[in-house]
Amino acid sequence: MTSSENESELSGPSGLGGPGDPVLDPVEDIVVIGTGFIGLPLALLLADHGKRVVGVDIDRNLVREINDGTLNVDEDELQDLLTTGPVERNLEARTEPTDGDAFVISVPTPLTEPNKSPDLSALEAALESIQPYLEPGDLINVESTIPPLTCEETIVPFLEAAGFEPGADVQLAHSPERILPGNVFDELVGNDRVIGGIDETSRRRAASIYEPFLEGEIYYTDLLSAELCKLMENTFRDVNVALANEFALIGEELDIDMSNVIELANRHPRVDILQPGIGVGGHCLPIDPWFLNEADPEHTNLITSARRINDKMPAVATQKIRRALASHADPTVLAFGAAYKPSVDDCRNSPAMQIVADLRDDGYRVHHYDRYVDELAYDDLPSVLERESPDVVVQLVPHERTVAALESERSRLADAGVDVLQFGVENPIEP
Ligand SMILES: NC(=O)C1=CN([C@@H]2O[C@H](COP(=O)(O)OP(=O)(O)OC[C@H]3O[C@@H](n4cnc5c(N)ncnc54)[C@H](O)[C@@H]3O)[C@@H](O)[C@H]2O)C=CC1
Ligand SMILES: CC(=O)N[C@@H]1[C@@H](OP(=O)(O)OP(=O)(O)OC[C@H]2O[C@@H](n3ccc(=O)[nH]c3=O)[C@H](O)[C@@H]2O)O[C@H](C(=O)O)[C@@H](O)[C@@H]1O
Repeated sequence: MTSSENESELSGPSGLGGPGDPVLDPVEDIVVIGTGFIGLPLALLLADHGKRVVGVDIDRNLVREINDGTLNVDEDELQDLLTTGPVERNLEARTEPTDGDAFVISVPTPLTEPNKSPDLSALEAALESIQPYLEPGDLINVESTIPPLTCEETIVPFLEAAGFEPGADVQLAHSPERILPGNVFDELVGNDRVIGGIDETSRRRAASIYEPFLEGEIYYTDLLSAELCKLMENTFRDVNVALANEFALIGEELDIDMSNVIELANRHPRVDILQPGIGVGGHCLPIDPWFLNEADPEHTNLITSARRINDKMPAVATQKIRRALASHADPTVLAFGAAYKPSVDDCRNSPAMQIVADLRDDGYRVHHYDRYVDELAYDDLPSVLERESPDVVVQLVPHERTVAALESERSRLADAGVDVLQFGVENPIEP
């Protein structure tokens, strides 16, 4: 479904698309600033659908790999897209922006540590970099996840200082990306899209970026609602994982495995408890709730408590591993899993990485592997077991193939007196 079918939900003036209205002028030349996890899939899909796309990234190696078609991406469909004819014709990667009808910004928006304030330096640098190429009639569409009021308090003043009146001579939209890492392609095409805009023209023109490939519906709103909507989605998930983790901690106190109890509770028609695990990682859930806290510290007690519960889960897992290690003299540990969740190679804020670092700080000898992470990759689990002769094997991330390979070694390991500890939440891709 496209935006036009949802027109009844549009706010603002009617009579869109009249003579001279830029709505009639869908974007064709799109400059994507930041071609990482989020920007690259979009750039590839747009190029595949005939848009002329320039992907801009400050990472020179990434730019070269995209242009050479040699980039190694996890998702099969995206990997295939990289070398299709339309993409080879329509996508160019560069380290500097250039002219375009629309600038899509998908740069990182992390936190500054230790005070957990939003770090908007990449967003500001991206805006600076496009300024020389901005012309009246252009659209700026921010996909990065941003704190409430960033459009109003950072982007609008920036554009005004550059001599533009947002809404009058340049358009401004915020269309937060909501794809699930591990299922990027399906979700980019199939998810509903929320588009906030400074005005109707901005919303409609931003929609014209997605319409060529989108099968989900488009919902239009204002800039602040779009900012909040994204943050509330991820906060909802983070708080719900924290609840599951808190239940698991209660289970430890009462010496009962809560996974069965959660399964039973989830038989209730209105209960859907998530899975407890070793903590919450990635570039999103550990960060985004803090943006709400920064905006309103007084009313975010539940949100920050949830964050703290999730943040302490790696230490809880480490403690369990230490208990298992205590029964071995000078043990060798073999740890599988470094990514922040199954089926991805992203190690940002990964609980598994923190657990391994803590064990190494304790002085344990830890050999660390992850089939998805280039620097830690291995071909074949039995050969790794043979080579490292571990006393304890720890599975930190349940990548499907790791779980299966470990399962088939289970009895041999038990016979050899090797302890096996398995942690982690299975791939949370939902049907
Ligand atoms: N990774 C994810 O699963 C999701 C991320 N998001 C949001 O999307 C945004 C981007 O996240 P990711 O794609 O994961 O980050 P990423 O780190 O994978 O990609 C960002 C890219 O931007 C580049 N970059 C940084 N500053 C730049 C600049 N001034 N000009 C040009 N390129 C620049 C970096 O070199 C990097 O390649 C963040 O706001 C994130 O919260 C939203 C939904 C899902
Ligand atoms: C609301 C929501 O589902 N947001 C998604 C989320 O992607 P992300 O990969 O971070 O989410 P995830 O799969 O829940 O994983 C986050 C972390 O939480 C852990 N996790 C997840 C589910 C669960 O039951 N228990 C659990 O411990 C995972 O192991 C992982 O460490 O954040 C993405 C983002 O904003 O970047 C967003 O686009 C995705 O749609």
